[in-house]
Amino acid sequence: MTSKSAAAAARATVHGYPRQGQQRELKKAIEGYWKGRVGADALRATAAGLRRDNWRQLAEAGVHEVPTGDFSYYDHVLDTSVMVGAIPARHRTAVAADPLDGYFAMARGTQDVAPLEMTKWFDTNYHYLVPELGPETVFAADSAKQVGELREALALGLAARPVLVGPVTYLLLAKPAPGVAADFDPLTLLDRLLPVYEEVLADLRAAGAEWVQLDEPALVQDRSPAVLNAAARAYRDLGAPADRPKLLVAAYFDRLGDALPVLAKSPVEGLALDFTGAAAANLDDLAAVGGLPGKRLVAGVVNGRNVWINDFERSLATLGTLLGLADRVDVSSSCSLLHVPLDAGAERDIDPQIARWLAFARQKTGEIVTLARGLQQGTDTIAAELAANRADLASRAGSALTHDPAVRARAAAVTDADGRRSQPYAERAAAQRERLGLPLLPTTTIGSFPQTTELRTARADLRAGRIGTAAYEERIATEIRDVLAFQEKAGIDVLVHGEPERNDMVQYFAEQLTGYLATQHGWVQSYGTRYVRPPILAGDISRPEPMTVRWTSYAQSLTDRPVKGMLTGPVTMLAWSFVRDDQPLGDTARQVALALRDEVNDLEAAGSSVIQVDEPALRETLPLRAADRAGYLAWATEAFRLTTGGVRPDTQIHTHMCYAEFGDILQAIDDLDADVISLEAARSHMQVAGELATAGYPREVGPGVYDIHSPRVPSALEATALLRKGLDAIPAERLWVNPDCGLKTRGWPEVRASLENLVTAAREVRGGLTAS
Ligand SMILES: Nc1nc2c(c(=O)[nH]1)N[C@@H](CNc1ccc(C(=O)N[C@@H](CCC(=O)N[C@@H](CCC(=O)N[C@@H](CCC(=O)O)C(=O)O)C(=O)O)C(=O)O)cc1)CN2
Ligand code: MET
Ligand SMILES: [Zn+2]
Repeated sequence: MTSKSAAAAARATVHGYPRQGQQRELKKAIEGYWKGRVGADALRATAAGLRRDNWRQLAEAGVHEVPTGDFSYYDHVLDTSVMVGAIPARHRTAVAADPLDGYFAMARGTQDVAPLEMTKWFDTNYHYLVPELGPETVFAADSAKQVGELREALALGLAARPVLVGPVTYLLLAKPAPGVAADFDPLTLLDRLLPVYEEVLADLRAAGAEWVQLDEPALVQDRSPAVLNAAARAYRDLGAPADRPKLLVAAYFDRLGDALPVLAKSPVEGLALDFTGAAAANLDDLAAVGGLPGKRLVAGVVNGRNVWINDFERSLATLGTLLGLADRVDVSSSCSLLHVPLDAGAERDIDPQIARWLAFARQKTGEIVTLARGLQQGTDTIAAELAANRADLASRAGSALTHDPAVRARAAAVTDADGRRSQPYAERAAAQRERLGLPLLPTTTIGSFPQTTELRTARADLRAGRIGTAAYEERIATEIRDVLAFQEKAGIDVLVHGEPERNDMVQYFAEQLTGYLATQHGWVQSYGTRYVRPPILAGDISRPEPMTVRWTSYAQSLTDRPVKGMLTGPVTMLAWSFVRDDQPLGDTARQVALALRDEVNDLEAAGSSVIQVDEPALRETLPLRAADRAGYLAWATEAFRLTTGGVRPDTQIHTHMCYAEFGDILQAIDDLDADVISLEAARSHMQVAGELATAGYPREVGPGVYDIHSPRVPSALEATALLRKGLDAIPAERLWVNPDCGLKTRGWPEVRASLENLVTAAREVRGGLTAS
């Protein structure tokens, strides 16, 4: 350790904390408010109680400076839009009438007004609401939420640091408002936005903030010199006012790269950097720019994206090096702990030995405090923690769970041929046409039908022992019969069983695979009040027995039409789980792919002629830095082909993706070699169909004609118009008719009406084709 004074100052903090509460109290209160069962004051009281509990928990664990303003009723980017007054014109009346209801209207829309668009927060499974900006946007500061939450924490006697989305990231995440030219660049609004940030910062200073954190994760992506110049200007200007809080600029999820010297040279007082995974390159980069003399460095050495215990020795080595590179070094998570569940201690079903390898938000906080203490007072003061950490890491490395010789031998024996269908597409297509006998423009759905309260309650009753397995299975069988009867009556061509038995499209499979851990309480926010329990890829993956054959065969036994087998693909299984950090992702993907390959082959053997392997996460998992993309796409497409490569030529493989920025992965989509792909397209008016056609995509495509993210029922006329647009790009022999995505979050009345209209549209357009 080179600098005693820096070491003496080491403090523990986190960038943000899960918002929902141990029992998802926030979800229940907000959904209750929407249904009119919970009043606004009761909702506010629940929220304030959750914030207070979080801060107390952090302080009791030994965190010296707690974050504030990271709480949200829905999303922190939407909160930022409110903070800077970027309320879309269509929502202004609602916001003026009642700020809380107006806020939820922006998030969810109302009968008459569309919500903001939602998209993924970088490469996470968290979704934010996209700011809508234009040349006419007038910003105005509204610091009430930030100031209010800061005051709450200060009133508890805590040192608190407000956390805001930084101005550059805010603009880079925005899109042109409806009616504004598509080439409008929101970053041109920077000069108008900065004074608003200055005002908020001044308000926070007046309310008692010593430091304010500005999050700029968008700067870890490849950025042009123009963007880097904008960032330099932003932090030069924000640094200018005399009476402002000290500024801590945080960047995470990857290395800062070219943006590091820009921020290092800016007049801000501190940087918070990620030193985990690929972002560990920040360490050398920091040394190369001569460190951060005179600045505070908040070192994100505890990974905020995974659930594994920290390697204390490695972190202490990193921290030791950093001490020589900055004026003061504090210890933190790499990013907000929003992306991990709250407390591993709440899990009762995980083997106690394995539970020792796990750290959720609460445990990570403890690790940060321990590391800060070791840094500040010397490693001998944490000798017991270090010894326990070493033992737990050794137990993980040497465990039979993480090293299954049979799985490893099989993965090592994979050949190129395993990932190739036995015939080229053209020959397969002919064989499939012959076997399936489908009409032109065949209709289908993406898999799930409504996950009703009754279904979820039945599952909760089963878990709690209120009903037995037989009663639960009868409930599922009844649902499958109803779903099939509806589809037959509606005239759909390729049917699905509706996925009623699945709690989630990833967790359901994880629960049945060896080496995968499921959690009982490990909820993580996906968007708004929707949460997932990402399972944990803990060990080598194998499939003890078939996972879907029973319900799929049951469904097929009820009808003469083809029932699509329905699986979640290997890339999505990884993307929506917590992954191993002790082997390359591609190795884990291959193990999952081999387990799924057996399932695909078993479905085929049981009579499935159509099998869908969903890969909605293929695009979102694309690495943030372009240089890392080819490597990712190579293992990702290999895993998909390994999953699907073992079937007969006349078995039709479908895949599905729900997000719309396919531009960068068109080649990868082609490389999957799936026979049919369904895509989200309704809101973008079939734009993807055109992109695929232009790229020369040779196989069958189902661009969605029904936007399932809205309760609106599309009319047959609307669906017909979209289909005709699809036909402009894709020839009729290769065009399918389907919704954008699964129907699990929708209600039955809308689903019935919408699918009936979809079939009407397909028949209408088919009629026109055969007549001409
Ligand atoms: N993993 C994953 N990521 C994804 C998606 C996805 O489907 N899965 N889709 C995209 C959009 N994200 C979504 C994420 C969550 C939900 C969602 O509906 N989540 C549910 C929970 C789903 C679930 O796990 N359900 C379980 C447990 C349900 C539950 O909470 N049960 C209650 C009791 C029953 C009740 O009152 O509902 C309890 O146990 O206390 C089940 O069905 O068994 C929720 O927040 O409410 C939808 C879309 C992108 N990322
Ligand atoms: C998020 S993609 C969803 C695909 C899945 N088969 C479903 O319909 O729910
Ligand atoms: Zn989807």
